[in-house]
Amino acid sequence: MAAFHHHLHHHHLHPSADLRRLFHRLTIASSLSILCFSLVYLLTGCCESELADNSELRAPTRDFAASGSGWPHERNGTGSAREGSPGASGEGHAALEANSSGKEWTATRRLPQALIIGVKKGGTRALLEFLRLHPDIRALGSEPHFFDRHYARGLDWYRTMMPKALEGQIVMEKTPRYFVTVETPERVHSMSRDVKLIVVVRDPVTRAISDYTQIISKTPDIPPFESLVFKNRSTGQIDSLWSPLWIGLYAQHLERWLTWFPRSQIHLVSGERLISDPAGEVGKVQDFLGLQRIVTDKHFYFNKTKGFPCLKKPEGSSKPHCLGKTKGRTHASINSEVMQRLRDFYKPHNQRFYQMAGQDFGWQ
Ligand SMILES: Nc1ncnc2c1ncn2[C@@H]1O[C@H](COP(=O)(O)OS(=O)(=O)O)[C@@H](OP(=O)(O)O)[C@H]1O
Repeated sequence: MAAFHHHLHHHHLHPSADLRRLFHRLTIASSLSILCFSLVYLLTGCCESELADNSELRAPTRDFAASGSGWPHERNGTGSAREGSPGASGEGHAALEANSSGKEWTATRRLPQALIIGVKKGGTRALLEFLRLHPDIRALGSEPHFFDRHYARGLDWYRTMMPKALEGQIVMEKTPRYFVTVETPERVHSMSRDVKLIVVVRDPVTRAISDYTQIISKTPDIPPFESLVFKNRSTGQIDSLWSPLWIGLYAQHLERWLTWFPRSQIHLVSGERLISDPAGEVGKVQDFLGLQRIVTDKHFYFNKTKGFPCLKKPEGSSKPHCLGKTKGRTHASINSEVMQRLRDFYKPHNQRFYQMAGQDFGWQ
C-alpha cells in the first residue's frame, strides 16, 4: 500500500516538477535573449560612435590642426571626436528627429554650405564653437585649408574631411586664411555659387597685435612690433605688406570676394561684439544661415578670470568651458605713438570697409 502510495505520489508529482523545470528554462532563455538583444543594441551603438571617432581621425591632424582651442572635442565635427548629442533645446530639429527615429544612419559627408573665411585672430574659433551648439550645424573642428593649401587634392578629398550630416543640417568649416588668399574666392565659387560666407572682423590694429603676439610666442627672437610695422622707421612709412598689417586691409580683401559673390551672401560679424554680446552676434549668424535662434544668452556666461564669454555647457560636455590659453592672450604693450600711427594708417581703409559693409564697426 505504502509502495502504491509512493508510486501514485511519484506519478502525481513528476509532471508538475517537469513543468516547473520547463518554466525555469523558459525564464532563463528569455532573460538570456533579452540580455543578448541589449548587448547587440549596445554594441551597434558603440560601433556607430567608433566609426564616428575613426572618421574624426581621418580628418586633418597635425599640419592643419585646430589652433589649440582648448574646447572639448566631443561632437559635431571632425578634427577630433566632436560627435555626440545635440546641443540645447532643439525640438523639431533634424538632429533630434534623427535621434528619435534612427535617421542617424542616413548621415552623409557633404561639401560645406557655409564657411567662416576669416579673419585670422578675429574670433573665428569662438564663433565656430558657439555655432556648433546648434543642432542643425555640423562643423569641422580643425582648419582644413582646402582652398588655399590643399586645393590640388580635389573636392572629393575635401568632402571626406567633412563631418557626417543629416539632410537639413548645415555643414561648415573655418579657415581664416581664405579671406586673404587671392585665388580662394574663385575656387570657392566653383565649388558652390550659393555657399554662405562669414567673416569675423576686429579692429585691424588690435588684430595685428594679436597676430604678432602669436608669432612671437612661436619665434621669440623676432624684432619688436614697433620696428616691423615700418618699412623705414625714420620716414615713418608703414609696411602694409607685412602680413599682420596686410590682413587688416579688410576693404581690399572684401572687394575681391565681392567680384565672385553678392554682398547678401557674405555676413560680417563684429569680433568686438562677439565678446561683449556673444548671443546677439551668434543670433544674427543663425538668422543669416536661415536657422532658428537656438543658441541664445542661456548658453553663455562671462568668466571674470578669463575676461571672455565662455560656454555653460559646450557640446558633449556638461561642464562650463572657456577657449584655451592661446585665445585671449595678454598682448605686449605697444608704443602709443606707433599705435596712433597705425590708427591713422587704417582710417581710410576702415571708412571704405564700413561703406562696403553698410555698417560702422566703431574702430578708433
Ligand atoms: N569667447 C572668447 N574666448 C577667447 N577668445 C575670444 C573669445 N571671443 C573672441 N575671442 C578672441 O579670439 C581671438 C582669436 O581669434 P581666432 O580664433 O580667429 O584666431 S585664429 O585665427 O584661429 O588663430 C582672441 O585673440 P587674442 O585676445 O589676441 O588672443 C580673442 O580676443
